[in-house]
Amino acid sequence: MHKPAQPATLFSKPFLTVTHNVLKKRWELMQAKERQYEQARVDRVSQIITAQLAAAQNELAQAKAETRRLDENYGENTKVNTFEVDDRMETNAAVQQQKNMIAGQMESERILQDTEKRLRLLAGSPYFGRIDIQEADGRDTLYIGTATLMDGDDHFLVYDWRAPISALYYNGTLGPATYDAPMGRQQVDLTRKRQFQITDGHIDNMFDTNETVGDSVLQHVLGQQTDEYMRNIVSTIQKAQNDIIRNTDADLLLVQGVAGSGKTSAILQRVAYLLYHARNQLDSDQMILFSPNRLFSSYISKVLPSLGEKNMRQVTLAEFLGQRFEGLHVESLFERFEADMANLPAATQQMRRYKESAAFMDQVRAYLQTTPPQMLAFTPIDFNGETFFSRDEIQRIFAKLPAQMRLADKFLRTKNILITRLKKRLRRLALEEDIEDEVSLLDDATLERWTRDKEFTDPDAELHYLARKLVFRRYEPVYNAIYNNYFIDFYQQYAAFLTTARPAGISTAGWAEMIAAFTQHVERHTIPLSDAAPLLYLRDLLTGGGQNHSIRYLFIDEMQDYSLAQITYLRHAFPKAHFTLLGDRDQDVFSAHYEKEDRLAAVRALFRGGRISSHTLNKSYRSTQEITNLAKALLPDGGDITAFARSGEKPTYIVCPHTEAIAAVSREATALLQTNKTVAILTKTAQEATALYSRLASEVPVKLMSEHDRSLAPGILILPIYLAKGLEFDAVIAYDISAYNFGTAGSADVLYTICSRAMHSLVLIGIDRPSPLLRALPTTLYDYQDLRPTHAVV
Ligand SMILES: Nc1ncnc2c1ncn2[C@@H]1O[C@H](COP(=O)(O)OP(=O)(O)OP(=O)(O)O)[C@@H](O)[C@H]1O
Repeated sequence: MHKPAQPATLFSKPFLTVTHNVLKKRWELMQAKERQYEQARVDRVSQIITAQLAAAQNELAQAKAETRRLDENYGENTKVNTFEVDDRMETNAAVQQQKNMIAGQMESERILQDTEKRLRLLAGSPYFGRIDIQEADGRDTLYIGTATLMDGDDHFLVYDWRAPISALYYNGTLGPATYDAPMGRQQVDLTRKRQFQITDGHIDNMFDTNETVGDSVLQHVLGQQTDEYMRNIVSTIQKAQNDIIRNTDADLLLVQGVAGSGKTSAILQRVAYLLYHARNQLDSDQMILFSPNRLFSSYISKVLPSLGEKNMRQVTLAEFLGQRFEGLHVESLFERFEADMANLPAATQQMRRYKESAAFMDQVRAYLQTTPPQMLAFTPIDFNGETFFSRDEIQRIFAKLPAQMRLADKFLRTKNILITRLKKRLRRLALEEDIEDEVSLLDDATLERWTRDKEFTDPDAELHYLARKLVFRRYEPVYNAIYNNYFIDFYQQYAAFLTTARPAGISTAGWAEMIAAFTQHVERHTIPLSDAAPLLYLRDLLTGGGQNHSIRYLFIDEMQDYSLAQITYLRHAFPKAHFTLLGDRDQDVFSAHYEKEDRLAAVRALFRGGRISSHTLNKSYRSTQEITNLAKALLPDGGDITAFARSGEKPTYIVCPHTEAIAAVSREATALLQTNKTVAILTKTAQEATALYSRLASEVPVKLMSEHDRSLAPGILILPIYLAKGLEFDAVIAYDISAYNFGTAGSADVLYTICSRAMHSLVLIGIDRPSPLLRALPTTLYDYQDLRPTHAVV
């Protein structure tokens, strides 16, 4: 039946459409006005920045000229006649005054340089956020950027992102919110949160949001192509990351974060945050980052400078251990991994797990507490073929010291006694006639050098002085040997300790074989990695040395690559440091094939009694949804990982016969390079990377990266996955993802880590037989291309 036309009522469709259109128009108009207002403010602030920058540059130029003038003047003043005593005193005072002036001048120059640096950071993009708050005493609008900016009347035009009140931008959702200010916790009503993307003084985008940072801004940021350097994330820090960045009181800050969840980013912004908050007590030299490889150090090197801060010290574990074992080569994780891939017997795995445990370090400590003096591996100090201090003599000195004295104190006292005895003997030697004869044979140049600045009352005094000098010079190696603790053989001591430490379940023969192998390694000047930490610990506990008290914050990225023994040692070596440890148990490239223990609980146990703050980051930002979904499906516990909603192409899995593998890689790499700046071909081992490179180099321009490389470059790179730890690339080709290489669950971590390096595109290439790890996944997760002749398909 035909329905009669209805008049437009309040809820009928035509009326709603009209109302909607009117409202939409009004809203757009309001938006345009708001944007105009904000752009006008950006213009105003930009003008102020330009003016302040010009003033700062001007003042800096003047300050530099003044420093130069003072410098020249200083040179003039020091030329004043210093012959007469009165003149000399006057000159000293004048020089001191000049020195103070120069120091003051340099300080003003440094402050101006900082100002200039800060203004440059703000120029072009002065802020990225705005918050409106209602406080008890009124409303306020604040703009948040990379650094502070004030106008001539000391009004804040931009708040530094690290200022206490800026936490509202990252933490608070609209409504009642709090932030911690120096005068205590403040309560406010957050009425607006606005985000900006400003380039060259122009607002490209602005949004009002209730979230920490709206997804559309993140979409834009994450969709960009990468370059050789990581960027700062201050404008888009997420709430969970913010908690890590702003924690100032934990002794141990522990983060388990999935691949691409922003762990490294969190470390770097955290460093900037800590430096800002303890500006007068903390320097970047008091912070150290243990990074996974040298490429990574270069990759992150621009983040802190982009936030106006200096880089902290960075070291890889291999470099750190190498420095502590001067002259000996400590096996690196990379070398060990390559060797493991060839052969890793079950007994070796078991011994390694044991030697890398915290309990083993406790055993080292217990051993030293109970070892009697006669069991200490003192060695004689020989010089020119004769024994200067015998083992017995050293041992007697040690044994006579009070039993209740700390071991390290006894060691130090022994050392001091040896030095005193050495000096006594040398003074006696200097009185012997032969030495006096030798003095008379010294050439004029030596005499002049040794007696310069010296005055003697008579020739005998001079002769005596020269004789002592001669003897002390000659026996300097003995002094150095004592000073460097060469009167004890730590390696022998450690081997002796090992004989006492055989665990249940390891045969006597197997354990003895391991000790013999250790001794052989030392003879060849190498230290097996699993012995490095306990050996250093033993040495330090014995000598009381090896501790660095100046480091206040220590960061470890990729914590899953550190054994508990190593973390125990680092705790000992940096006793004043707060630790921030970040890792991903699923990126355990090096030991997943034999070690399944979850380290987090064990690490927490190491810091028992301290303030521990644990965090989990489950959202992955690096890769497209499609890549993250494939990567997480490889893990048994990958269900916790959420992909940030950014879409791209599905990963492709190509399986080809070995005769076509190189052609396939070359074709894919060339195609990917059309749309991506960096294309990384990732292999499981360095051996594979080298072999692939030698066959591919004639086909496409490609660079093979090694552990000695220090920087990345755009283009096609080949590297083993362990050198790509912590890095990311626009596109990744995972090479030789085949049954024999990725056939067991033990290699899932490696494959997960490879896949999660890709930001926008991922291609996996299998040879001859596909990897069961991939074939077990739902086929919706990737596009499959089987290029094998049908009869060869297995
Ligand atoms: N809040 C954020 N805003 C913008 N980009 C972010 C944010 N968090 C992370 N990213 C980006 O995601 C990528 C991964 O970050 P990052 O390298 O810090 O993660 P990770 O957890 O250390 O990764 P992995 O363990 O896999 O090496 C980087 O490109 C980083 O810039």
